[in-house]
Amino acid sequence: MAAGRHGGFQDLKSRDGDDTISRKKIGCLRGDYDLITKGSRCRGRDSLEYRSEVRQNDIEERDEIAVLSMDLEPGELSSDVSDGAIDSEVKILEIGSRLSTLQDKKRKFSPIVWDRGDGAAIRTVKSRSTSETTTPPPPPSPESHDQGFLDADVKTSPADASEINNDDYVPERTILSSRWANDESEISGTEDKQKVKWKTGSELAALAGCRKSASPEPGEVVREGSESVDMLQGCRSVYEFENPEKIDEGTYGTVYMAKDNKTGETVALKKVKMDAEKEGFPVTSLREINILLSLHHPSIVDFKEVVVGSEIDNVYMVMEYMEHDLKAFMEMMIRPYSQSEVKCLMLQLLEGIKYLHDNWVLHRDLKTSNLLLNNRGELKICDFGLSRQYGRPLKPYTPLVVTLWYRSPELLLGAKEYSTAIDMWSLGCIMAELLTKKPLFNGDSEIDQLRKIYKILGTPNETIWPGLSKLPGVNANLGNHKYNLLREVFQAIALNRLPVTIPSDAGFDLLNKLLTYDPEKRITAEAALRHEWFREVPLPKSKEFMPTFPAENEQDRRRRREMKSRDPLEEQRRKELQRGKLGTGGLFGNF
Ligand SMILES: Nc1ncnc2c1ncn2[C@@H]1O[C@H](COP(=O)(O)OP(=O)(O)OP(=O)(O)O)[C@@H](O)[C@H]1O
Repeated sequence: MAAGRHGGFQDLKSRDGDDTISRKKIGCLRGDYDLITKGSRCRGRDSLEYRSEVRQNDIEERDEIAVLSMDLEPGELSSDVSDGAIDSEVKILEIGSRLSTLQDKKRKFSPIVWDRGDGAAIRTVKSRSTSETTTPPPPPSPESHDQGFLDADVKTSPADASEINNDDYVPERTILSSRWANDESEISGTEDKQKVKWKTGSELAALAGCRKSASPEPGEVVREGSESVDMLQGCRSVYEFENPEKIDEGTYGTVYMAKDNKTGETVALKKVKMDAEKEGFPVTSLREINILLSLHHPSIVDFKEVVVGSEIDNVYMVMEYMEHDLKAFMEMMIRPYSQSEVKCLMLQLLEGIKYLHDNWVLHRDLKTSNLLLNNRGELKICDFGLSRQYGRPLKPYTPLVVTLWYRSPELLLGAKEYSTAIDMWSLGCIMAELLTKKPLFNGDSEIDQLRKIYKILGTPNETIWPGLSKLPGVNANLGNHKYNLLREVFQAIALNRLPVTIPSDAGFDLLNKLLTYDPEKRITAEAALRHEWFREVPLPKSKEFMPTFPAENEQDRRRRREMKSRDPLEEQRRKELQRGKLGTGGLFGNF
């Protein structure tokens, strides 16, 4: 092993959390990147520019304070509108085919392993390729459980799984066989053996001290036992990765970029943050690994493997490297995204969320810093630390999920039975932020958050949201706002001469459907993907024309990290996680 390489990770290990870790630049990589994308060396942050500006100087059109309905934007897909006649259906199909490569290779079944609780039906399908996607399984309805959730042709055990999808069958990457699978399937419930359940693994369930109760939530840990040592055996060493450079430090771990010696590929390494007070492997990380192992979609960050350092508690998740997160990217932009760019990003995001929801996974922490971007215009969802599988009927989970600004009203009001609609609300907040470059509801406490929502969307009542009056936090007097002022928010920004992209009527319609109070009526990812906004001009921009920036250098990253530590949103989040216990604190606990 090269001394320098080893030295780099020794530094990383001994001074974790310290900005002064070994920072051998990966100058050659970045240099190559600059040459490829910009035709010259990076000229630093102050001279950052859009690649699309270079490519399409003459047709650039980004001022959308007033959006002309027939305007086309640079890079918009199929911009052949000379006769004004646009075959939207064809165009949207084209877009779809670019977003996912369904057409290239269709997998018949979800990669997630389910069984019916009786061990009879097991399905294992997987592929590592991010260029493949899956056709998700039909949601398990009670009726379908009775007849067996899986179609007859997929009722197969691992032994005969090779009979289906021979090409794709790689059993070691399934939840069933994963060393990282845990035994916390809230879905399974012993009361209904027929119910579809997230396949429970065995190794971690056997760990000493692993809580057997239904729902370990963020902050809980799986205690170390001899099995946890076994579980790490066979993992590659982190020293096989060269030139570690710190990217960011989140709540659950520090993220580095490094070069995989074996493949030459630049990857991201997320070091699992062990809880100093409670010994053991954090459930959040376990859940993230378990879920990421099972998911394969172009809009979800590709998880590669787990590697270990020299000590038992140095565990790293290896993922594909993405140049930016959306939050940092938008901070570098002078103007908000244009409508066609927002459509391109929202389509990718919705595809990813549809895939998650179809596979019974709630993300529970969608926000701009958890959406990664690469310089090919691709968006990928990351950070599955708070995500979890869900089932029907719904079970109570903690409402202390989702970062405050992106948290839905039902969660803010203390609902413990919630579903995919919480992610859709976050998507509404994200869509508005893409158009304005500002968070839509930037509350500094749960009450303030609700107050801000009510002020802009109007105060909800039992008529528009049946069941509202039963929520624990509903008695708070937050004023009686009669009107939806979403459009006015955009107009006010424009009146203040600040850059803003005002969407068309269809765009506002989608926004309002994502920000619908009643979770039952809130639009689903599937319906949102069919929304007319994506079919009208300006059409979604194609990924290759999306704006790009060179990856930030270390200095810029450090500056951003320093700013980040003062971010009230992060502070709020940390406080909540410290409180961390189910049902304590929160708005509904404070009344
Ligand atoms: N695969 C990746 N490639 C590049 N950067 C990444 C990658 N994964 C994460 N990051 C960066 O690290 C940051 C933190 O990662 P992540 O959100 O997974 O960690 P976390 O500890 O769960 O954070 P949070 O405090 O947001 O919950 C991201 O916002 C992003 O900037």
